[in-house]
Amino acid sequence: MSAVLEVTDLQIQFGGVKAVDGLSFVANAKEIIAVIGPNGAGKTSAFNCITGFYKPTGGSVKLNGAEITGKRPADIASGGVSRTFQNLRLFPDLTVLDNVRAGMHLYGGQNFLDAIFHTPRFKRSEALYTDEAHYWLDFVGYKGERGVPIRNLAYGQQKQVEIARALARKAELLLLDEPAAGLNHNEKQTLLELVRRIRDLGTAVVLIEHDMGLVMEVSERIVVMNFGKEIAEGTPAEVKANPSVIEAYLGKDDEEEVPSRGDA
Ligand SMILES: Nc1ncnc2c1ncn2[C@@H]1O[C@H](COP(=O)(O)OP(=O)(O)OP(=O)(O)O)[C@@H](O)[C@H]1O
Repeated sequence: MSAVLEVTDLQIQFGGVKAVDGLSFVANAKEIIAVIGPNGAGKTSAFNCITGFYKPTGGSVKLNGAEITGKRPADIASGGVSRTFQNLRLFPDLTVLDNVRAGMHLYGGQNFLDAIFHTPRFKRSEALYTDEAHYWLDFVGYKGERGVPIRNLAYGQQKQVEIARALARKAELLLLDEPAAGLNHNEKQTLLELVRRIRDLGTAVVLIEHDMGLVMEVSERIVVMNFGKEIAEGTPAEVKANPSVIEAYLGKDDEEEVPSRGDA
């Protein structure tokens, strides 16, 4: 297996808060990793450091062996890292198709003059983008209208479109931030199968997720964070049996549960 993502001793501090305090893990091609932990554990901050939205205060992030620590988000994205967000970040007034196409201009090869003068190269690549957008919408199982504004869609469909857009960037590494949040049981099952099919493309998938049933079923390895620190890493069975993990989850009184199968 080859390491797509290597995170080593990652740290970010906001004032006195060490949001991420020494996180290390590797994500290989064709592997599904989950990052779990109670609210405020530092999971999204870690994603933001990996994708360049935050500049880490320590540690390193490597993509296919090359240092990307602290690079700009656009450079990291064009290097092969895609993500979805906890709160959807789509263009509400653009159509479904255009939202997915918008993800592709990062690797487009068009230049400014092509776009202004609608050169043959521009037209060819626009047609290609449209075909590819349809391909990825089919891939994620999107069944709705494609020429309507995103704001008209149900939430579950919007989440499908966001994943299609992330895939359209030809990601080697896909980071999914709470992909199951707000989905119903059937939609979660569809998501689970989709994540496996994305893995089978050769992509390294790292997901943050609170739905422990889904995490335990889909992940090959799980990294557990609490108060910024990594408290465990292992297979679902290992993590479930780890006393520190059980304590982290039991030591709080919101709706999150001790990891167990079958509560998706
Ligand atoms: N931009 C920021 N400025 C200041 N503090 C921040 C910032 N982003 C995150 N934090 C703090 O860092 C800590 C970790 O937050 P983070 O959102 O990464 O946790 P999380 O594990 O993703 O939580 P959740 O599961 O609720 O999404 C929290 O104490 C949070 O308040």
